[in-house]
Amino acid sequence: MTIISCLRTVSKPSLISQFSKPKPKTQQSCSLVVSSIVMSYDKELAAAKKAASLAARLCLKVQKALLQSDVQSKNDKSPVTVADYGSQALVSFALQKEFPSEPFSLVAEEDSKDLRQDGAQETLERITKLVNDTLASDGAYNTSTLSTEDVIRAIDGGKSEGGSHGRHWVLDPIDGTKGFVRGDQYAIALALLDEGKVVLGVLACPNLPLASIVGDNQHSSNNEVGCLFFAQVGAGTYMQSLSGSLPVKVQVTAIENSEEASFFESYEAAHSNRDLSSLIAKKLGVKAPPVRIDSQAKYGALSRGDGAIYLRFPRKGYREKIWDHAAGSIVVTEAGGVVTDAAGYPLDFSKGKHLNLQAGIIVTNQKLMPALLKAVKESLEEQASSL
Ligand SMILES: Nc1ncnc2c1ncn2[C@@H]1O[C@H](COP(=O)(O)O)[C@@H](O)[C@H]1OP(=O)(O)O
Ligand SMILES: [Mg+2]
Repeated sequence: MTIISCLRTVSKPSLISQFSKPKPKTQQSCSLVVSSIVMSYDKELAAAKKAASLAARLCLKVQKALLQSDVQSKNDKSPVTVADYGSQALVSFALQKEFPSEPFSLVAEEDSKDLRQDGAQETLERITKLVNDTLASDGAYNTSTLSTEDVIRAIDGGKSEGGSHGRHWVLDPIDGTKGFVRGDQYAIALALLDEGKVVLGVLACPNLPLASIVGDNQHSSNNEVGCLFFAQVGAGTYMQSLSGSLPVKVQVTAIENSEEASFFESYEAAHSNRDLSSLIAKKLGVKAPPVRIDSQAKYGALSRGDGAIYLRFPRKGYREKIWDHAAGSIVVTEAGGVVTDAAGYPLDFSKGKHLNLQAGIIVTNQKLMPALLKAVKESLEEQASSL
């Protein structure tokens, strides 16, 4: 078999059967060929970790003393803060500094339109000061002071549409802005797409405890917070503290009995259908109450075995963005987990800014996925017939 046809075989969308049957021989030998040609993204990963950690430093500073004037409302009524803009400016600036001779493409959540309006000068100056102070505190990139125009340019470096060809960085500068404003969980989520596939992901979760947040371990004596999760395709997932501890390899939970599972869902009730999640949990015999936290910190927590399942069912018509799942999905899959839409298809990050999904996103380990898919299918059918 040629490498090309072999790659086609392994990249086909897969359904329930993928998780329950052993792989056919041809697919196993394929994996060997593929793994022998896997690229290394070490340099990009190091740059992404550095950029996300810097952005986390800026966000922490803002969250500690959030001013009313730091929070504004976007056209869709969702909040945006000086830290969202500052984080995006820092990451965009840092990545361009690291790879000056490569074409730069960044798909990111924010743009500078509102900052260029009359009356926004003070906010823009505050963001620029935050960015400069953060760069200076780290001594990173050996750069002179950025002007407000430099900051606008860096933010608008994130205007790419992504797609299936070439390399694209994908950034949510603050995922879970509502959690950030509340003083709760949020994440800086940065991923790299290469030819439409996520090849690395970094999640900086400044408020996530290093110890488990689920079950008995949540009462651990280690109450340090601030986690950095990172994953590269074919190389596993690691977690370290944002203060710089040695990375440890993490794995999703190995539990096989769904009755022992606990599941994550959004803190914000409007982001996911809770009635559907609770029906699914009931079918699986899950006894523990849902764990509700904001942002892709859920993917990070799952990757290290806190809980076993993540359920996300946005209202009909809501279109998920790639920056809300790219980093989180590779962090979980490289830790041995599975991330699919509600019909069991892998997420496709190659179609631009949005994901085209069937009904929602579900995440768990390989062993529990067949039962979870069955419970999701039955619950969706029941909900549809009761309308
Ligand atoms: N109505 C909605 N349904 C689902 N997700 C939403 C909705 N509105 C906003 N979001 C996204 O949910 C993310 C937070 O997820 P979580 O609920 O897991 O904390 C936010 O980044 C936000 O994306 P964005 O701000 O990019 O539009
Ligand atoms: Mg987001």
